[in-house]
Formats: sequence, C-alpha cells, structure tokens
Amino acid sequence: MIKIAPSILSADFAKLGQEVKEVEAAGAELIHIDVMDGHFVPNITMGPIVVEALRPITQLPLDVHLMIENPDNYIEQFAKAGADYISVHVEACRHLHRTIQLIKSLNVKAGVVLNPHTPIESIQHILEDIDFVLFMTVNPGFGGQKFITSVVPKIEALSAIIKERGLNIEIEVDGGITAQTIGECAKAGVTMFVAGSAIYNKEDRAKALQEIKAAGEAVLQ
Ligand SMILES: O=C(CO)[C@@H](O)[C@H](O)COP(=O)(O)O
Ligand SMILES: [Fe+2]
Repeated sequence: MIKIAPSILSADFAKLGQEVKEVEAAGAELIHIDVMDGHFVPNITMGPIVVEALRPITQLPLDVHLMIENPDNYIEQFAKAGADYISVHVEACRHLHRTIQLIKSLNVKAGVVLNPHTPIESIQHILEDIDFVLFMTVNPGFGGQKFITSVVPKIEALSAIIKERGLNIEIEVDGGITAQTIGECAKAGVTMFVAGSAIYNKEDRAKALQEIKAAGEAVLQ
C-alpha cells in the first residue's frame, strides 16, 4: 500500500485551498503540513491557523510535521485546528514519552521523526507507544533538496525490528521523494511518502503524483 502525502511547502501559498483540492482530486492520501519555527530549523513557515483554514476544505487526513522547539506548547492547538497526524522530532523533545502521550490523549496519531543522522536506537524504547516513524531523507528546513540514500539501511533496520516485535507502526519518509527514489523506500518498508517539489513544481500535478505512486507500487509487485 502506497500513500502519497503532498507537502504544501512547495505549493502556491496565494491559492493554498485550491492547491490542496488539486492534489486531493489527483489521488493523494494525506496532506503534509510542514511547521517550522526558525529555531529548530533555519526557516519559518505556518502554524495552527493554516491547519484550521484547510480542515474544512479537504476530506484528507492532515499530517502535521512539527519542526519546532518545545512542541508540547503547541500540540493541543494543532489538534484542535484539525490535525489527524502529528509528528515531533526526537531531537526537539526533552521528554519524548510525555509528548507522545499528549498527542495520543488528543486522539491524534502520534509519530516521531528522525533526522538523517539520528540513529534508530534513539526510539527503540518508545516503539510500543507510537503510531508511525517519519524518516527524514533530507536535512529538515526546505523543500527541493536531494534524497540522502544512506538513510535507507536505517529504514530497513527499523522494518526488521517492527516485524520481529510484531508492532503496528507505519513508516513515513520525507525529503527528495520522486519516481526515482520512491522504489528503494517502498522496498525498505515505507508506506507513507511525502513529496513536495516533485508534485507541486510540476505543470501537471496529477500526472506527477500518479507517476510517483506507480513507481512505488511497481517495486512491490
Ligand atoms: O519536512 C520537509 C522539509 O523539511 C518536507 O516535508 C519537504 O517539504 C519535502 O519537500 P521535497 O523534498 O519533497 O521537495
Ligand atoms: Fe515534512
């Protein structure tokens, strides 16, 4: 099962609602929303008011990727705004277990994000408590960067652990996903694929999305 989550970071912000509806009609499974605070990452993007504005205009689950310091201070606001998935960076959480419990107490799917250099050992004691793991395949902060291939063995290692421990955890990947890079991730066990520039920077977004999805499905046949 391949789920595509277009990242609106690469969309045209002057017509965001239309941009979301376009990828929904094109067959997207989730809408990925990148929240950046200018501290955890060197960029500033959007907050809960954008999630709230998009909630009524799409049926798709809203996948909120928090690239912020002190995420606990904002999780409730994002949940109330309509987030269906919230992921927090391991590197930004001092009390990760508490943060995950907070997300789950708000009936939102809870995920942890690992930067390209962060080892999977950092989450091995929280695996029973989370719904998904998001592997960054670029350094967080910007769209349109090159896929970092050395993350793939890390994904394979986590997939093996999930299988061995019989856990119910989905794996998401974010950064540089294209029709060329999706295959190795799908093979490694990823089911949720964020794609920003590879969809929104194309003239025909529907075609781009379907080509990425087909390339992922092809390796699973
Ligand atoms: O979280 C991030 C970047 O920090 C992403 O969600 C990007 O928006 C992905 O963009 P592409 O690499 O697909 O262009
Ligand atoms: Fe993201």
